[in-house]
Amino acid sequence: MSDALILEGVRFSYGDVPVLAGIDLAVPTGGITTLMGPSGCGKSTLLAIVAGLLEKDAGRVERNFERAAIMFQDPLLLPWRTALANVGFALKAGRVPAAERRKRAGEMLVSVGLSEADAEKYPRQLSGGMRQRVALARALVTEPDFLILDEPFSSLDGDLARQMHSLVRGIVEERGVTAIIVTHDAAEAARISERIVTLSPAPARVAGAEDVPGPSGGR
Ligand SMILES: Nc1ncnc2c1ncn2[C@@H]1O[C@H](COP(=O)(O)OP(=O)(O)OP(=O)(O)O)[C@@H](O)[C@H]1O
Repeated sequence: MSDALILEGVRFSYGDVPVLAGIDLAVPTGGITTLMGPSGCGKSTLLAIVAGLLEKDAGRVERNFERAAIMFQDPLLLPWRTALANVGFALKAGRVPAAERRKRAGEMLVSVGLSEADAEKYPRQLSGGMRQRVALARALVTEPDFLILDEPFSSLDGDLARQMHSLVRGIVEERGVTAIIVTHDAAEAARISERIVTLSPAPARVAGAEDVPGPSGGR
């Protein structure tokens, strides 16, 4: 199958500080690619370029997907809206009618493990893990075929982070989604992904890319 994402010689500087020094990377369609590298090497910057939130200075970005969704470490929920309304809000730009928005948001919240009662709660009434689930549901409700996750679960404790990773793994397998995930945890990367890409310290290049052995990333 073709690659969902191809980067060639992608360069980026903040002002005169170079951060990406020529990134060459191919992300296969389907499955999870994890992105690792030392703190400050440019992982978030690279994801922002992939998502189209930042414009590269040079190089080529080929996006062979229809719709991307991004999720950050901070769930960034709107505090004055319930979980259901936060998720439904993601569909507003797509002009989905209100009743349909509520239905799809509710179903998505259930599929990430929230109860119907929790769906009616405000972010402050939810635990950190629940808020992350709401953020994941908000990313997924637009039916992306490419998921960009920037350390999405690093604020959660071990068990909860593992649960969330299994959830993402299941979604990737069931829906044929391609995901690229930044993590600092090498064991986690080996457990959940098909491919691990490591960046060098900034200004970053790809220092290594290896396939994780075994079917579905060796789980
Ligand atoms: N908006 C900005 N303006 C200037 N410099 C920035 C900006 N955002 C990030 N940087 C710098 O660019 C470098 C790369 O940052 P980036 O957040 O992409 O790294 P990272 O690998 O994701 O880091 P971490 O693993 O710590 O989250 C860092 O030195 C950071 O301080």
